Amino acid sequence: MCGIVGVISKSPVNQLIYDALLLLQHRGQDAAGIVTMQGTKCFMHKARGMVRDVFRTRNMRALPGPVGLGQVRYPTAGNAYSEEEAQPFYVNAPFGIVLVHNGNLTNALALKEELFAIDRRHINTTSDTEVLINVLAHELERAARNLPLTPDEIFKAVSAVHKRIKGSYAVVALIAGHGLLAFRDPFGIRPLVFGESVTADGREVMVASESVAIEGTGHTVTRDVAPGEAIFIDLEGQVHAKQCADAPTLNPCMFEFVYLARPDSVMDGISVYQARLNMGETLAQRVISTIRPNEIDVVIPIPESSRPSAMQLAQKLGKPYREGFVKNRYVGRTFIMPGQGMRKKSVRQKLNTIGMEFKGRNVLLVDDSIVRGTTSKEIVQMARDAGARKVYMASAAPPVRFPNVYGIDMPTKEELIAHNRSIEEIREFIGADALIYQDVDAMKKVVGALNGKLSGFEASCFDGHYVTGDVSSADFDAMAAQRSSQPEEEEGNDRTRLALQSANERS
Ligand SMILES: O=P(O)(O)OC[C@H]1O[C@H](OP(=O)(O)OP(=O)(O)O)[C@H](O)[C@@H]1O
Ligand SMILES: NC(=O)CC[C@H](N)C(=O)O
Ligand SMILES: [Mg+2]
Repeated sequence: MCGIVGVISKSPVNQLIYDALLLLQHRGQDAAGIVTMQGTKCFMHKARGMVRDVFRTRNMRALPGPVGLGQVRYPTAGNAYSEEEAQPFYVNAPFGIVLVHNGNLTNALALKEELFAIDRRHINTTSDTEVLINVLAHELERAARNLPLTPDEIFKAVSAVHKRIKGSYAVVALIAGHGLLAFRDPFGIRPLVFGESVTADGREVMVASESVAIEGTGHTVTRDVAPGEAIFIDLEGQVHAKQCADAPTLNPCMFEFVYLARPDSVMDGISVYQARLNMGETLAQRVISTIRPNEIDVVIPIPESSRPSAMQLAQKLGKPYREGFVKNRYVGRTFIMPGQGMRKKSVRQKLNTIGMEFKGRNVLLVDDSIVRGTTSKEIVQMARDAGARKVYMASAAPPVRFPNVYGIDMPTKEELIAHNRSIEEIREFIGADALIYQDVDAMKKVVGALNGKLSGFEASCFDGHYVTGDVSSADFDAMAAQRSSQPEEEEGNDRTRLALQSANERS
């Protein structure tokens, strides 16, 4: 999951896109980029780092124009440390296209060869997004008959793109001199929503990964982009929409509701906050059937994402909900960091205990998920060091046992703590006195109840079912090999250190 945004306005959009990217920062911390367009000329700035570090005043001044898009990257394909693979991507023909992408193509390697051999296009990085923009460019070239390009021709190109690319994708693209194109994969895995506002200068339309970016920048949400649908916003702010897939179904990524999205976002009609409350409620049933209530003194969340679930769980159990860990707000999210070394170090940098909440107590720690076990192992030990008598651990999501190929960076099953381990073995590994997990079906039921129109969820990392139905074992192996071949970043380059350093500089 990366964060993407695009906007068409009548006044300069550089600051607006910057603000939207800040609201989407939780979706990607590794690189950020903005492109604006004035007339038919595009201006780009992208680099590794968080939004505040990447864009200085001089960079912002060099981004003029009333149209633009931006991205915050959480690498799930290609090289996590390469500046070249930061987004947006640009191709100069046809017309000039700039593109940002959230998701992961499962056939990127095969497409890369096909693009070279048949379409005569060269891909210069290992990024799946570079493949995507070239497929779109090729199909747009084939569909374009007239000048100016018509929405119908654009939609025809998107239909052809749907037939060639596999996996998950929410895309925003700028077509120079024409407008803004946005589309979503036919399974509706990755989120995409649009909204608008009327300014003194006229109408402004924004497309983004999450509703929080639309609302937080003063717009009103119109609706989600439907799975397989494309919307084209012309330079006047007129929205044209068309279903471009043959048999679209809506299967949003369950991990968005568990962890990725901000709780104040609404995705595909489901409030992320309510989904987390519901997960806490069903988790409470599991806790009650495992641990006797009088053996729990207090419920403590592991900040940040588990808070709503932990709160609801505590209420259901009738136990006090207390803050036992304080989060250093200048350390980013550890799970979306690209290397295990960095993740491990960051848990201790990020969280510290408040001793009085632990001393002599039986504590129930609640996290939203346990993926590699990096956080829980450290946290359980920290709770013991702070004087807890018994440390129980509960996860608002079920065990993560299968790799994800749709935009969450867990490409190999071997890295997952629950892979090939029983609950008892995991409990032993993290060092807890008891370990309680959410149930997969219960989770789907209580989150699904919030929107009766869903076809289902993309929940492959929990249930091993891959909704697109077309990922071969060779595809799995190729994606895993590609990601595993990425070296860990050198200590001296550590992004956490850079983030802390720049926070210190600012204060
Ligand atoms: O088992 P693991 O591999 O450690 O992954 C799971 C943990 O990582 C995430 O926290 P993160 O620090 O990324 O973000 P948060 O502050 O939003 O909770 C998630 O909320 C869990 O705490
Ligand atoms: N998390 C994402 O959406 C990543 C997009 C793209 N696959 C990349 O790695 O840059
Ligand atoms: Mg967490």
